[in-house]
Amino acid sequence: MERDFTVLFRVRPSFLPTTSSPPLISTDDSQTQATVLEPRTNIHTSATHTEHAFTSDQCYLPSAQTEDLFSTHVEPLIPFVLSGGYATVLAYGQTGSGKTHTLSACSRLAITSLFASNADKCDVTLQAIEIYGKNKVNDLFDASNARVLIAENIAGSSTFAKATTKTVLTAEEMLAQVEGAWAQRITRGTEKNPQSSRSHALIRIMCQPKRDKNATPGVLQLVDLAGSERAADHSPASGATSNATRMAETVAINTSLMTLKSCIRARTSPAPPPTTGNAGAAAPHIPFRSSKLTLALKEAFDLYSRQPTHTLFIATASPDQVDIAATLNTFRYASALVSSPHARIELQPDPLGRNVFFWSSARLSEWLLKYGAPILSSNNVAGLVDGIDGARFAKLPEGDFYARIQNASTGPWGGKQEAAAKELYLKWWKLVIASRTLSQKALEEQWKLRQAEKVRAEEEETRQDKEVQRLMRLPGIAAAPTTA
Ligand SMILES: Nc1ncnc2c1ncn2[C@@H]1O[C@H](COP(=O)(O)OP(=O)(O)OP(=O)(O)O)[C@@H](O)[C@H]1O
Repeated sequence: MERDFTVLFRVRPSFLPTTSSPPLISTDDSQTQATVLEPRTNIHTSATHTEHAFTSDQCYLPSAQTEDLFSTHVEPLIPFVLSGGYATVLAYGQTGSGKTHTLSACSRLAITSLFASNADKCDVTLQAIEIYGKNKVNDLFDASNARVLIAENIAGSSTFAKATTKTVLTAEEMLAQVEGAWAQRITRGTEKNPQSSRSHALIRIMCQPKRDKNATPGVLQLVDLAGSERAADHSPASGATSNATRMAETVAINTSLMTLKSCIRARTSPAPPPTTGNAGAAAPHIPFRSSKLTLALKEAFDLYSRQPTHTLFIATASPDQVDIAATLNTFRYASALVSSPHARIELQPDPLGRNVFFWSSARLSEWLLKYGAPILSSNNVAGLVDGIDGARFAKLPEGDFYARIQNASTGPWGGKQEAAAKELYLKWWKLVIASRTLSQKALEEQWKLRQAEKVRAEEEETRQDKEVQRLMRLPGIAAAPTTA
């Protein structure tokens, strides 16, 4: 089972006049293990260090270039997105640790690479939002738009409903839009960073293949989180910003980051030990609905996959002694995603064909014909469905559903037809809801099968171990000399 997270550590250069020697953060030859030295003072006042080891997929020390990180880890995501995958590139770390620095450079390079890689075969659209304070969502393309809603659609995908969606045709156009969006973010000067981001910014680039309007669009989501911070990281407030506002911002940032950590814990904490008795235990609950931030990141953390998904988790850190506690915390969470994530479960089609999210447009037409009489007939149902499959049809808002029926209808249209359309919609809606339940049950079943498979594998291993031990105890074997 392939891991759907890649975890990078990135340590920024120090800006202090004197730096620790040897450096407090180092990496091994493979550049995957990071060693962090936590200074400790013992009672004889001579300084010692406690050594902490963390695993990543690659650890970038201060001399590393963003271009290297990009070409090794971000660029390979572009073909994945253009072929329908959902990629999230997320920067996580303490305030002032280099999230915006890394992410904004990566997004510029990613946009250029996207358009150099046949993005013109797709309709490319773009949304940009920020999550500020407890629950406020701002549209970074339209400051006056207060209606943006982070929500799940009927198919269970996270959406930025009512956010401005820009269509872009060229890399230059998109670079200008993205730069403009980053510039709209709420930032303030703090003790750690003269331009500290006070919100979580998310940019979604959606690539819909032109040749197949029914295909699920590929998504590249760029996420620059606000940094975790301590009260001591504030500089005294100036101008219109009061200390109370600063403190409220800090609390909101840390609270939403805690919900993210809960999702990481749920994705990585060990499942109950696989024994025959608990093979049927429920799948871990990933609490992505507990905040707007984690709901926006649903595709990155959810255990159940509706499309191929990959998340690049860039954990940024400062190399300085004063920041060691934050660095340890950042690396601890990030490395859990390397060492022990539960593999994602992919939804398999329902063998009985009851799940509308797997229906072809032909199967959908069949159902509409069966229940849509007298407003629908074999003459107009094709116009109504228009090549759309069950999953896409299920996402149609109610108004669009009626409009399609009315447009496709060739006979008279009045109160009787409207009532019939309403009845058909209700029937369809019940089926969609039942299909969601079926999907959820099927995913739970798959989880249980996987657990049962683990139990079987463990039992077989134990049996083989016991057999080897039994053979080793046989008289001739136990006494035989061992050869090199
Ligand atoms: N790898 C790097 N090389 C050189 N300078 C860097 C690097 N990473 C960060 N910096 C610099 O460090 C400062 C803080 O970085 P940045 O604003 O990206 O931090 P941040 O983690 O986004 O902070 P916040 O959470 O407060 O918004 C900036 O001046 C940035 O240019």
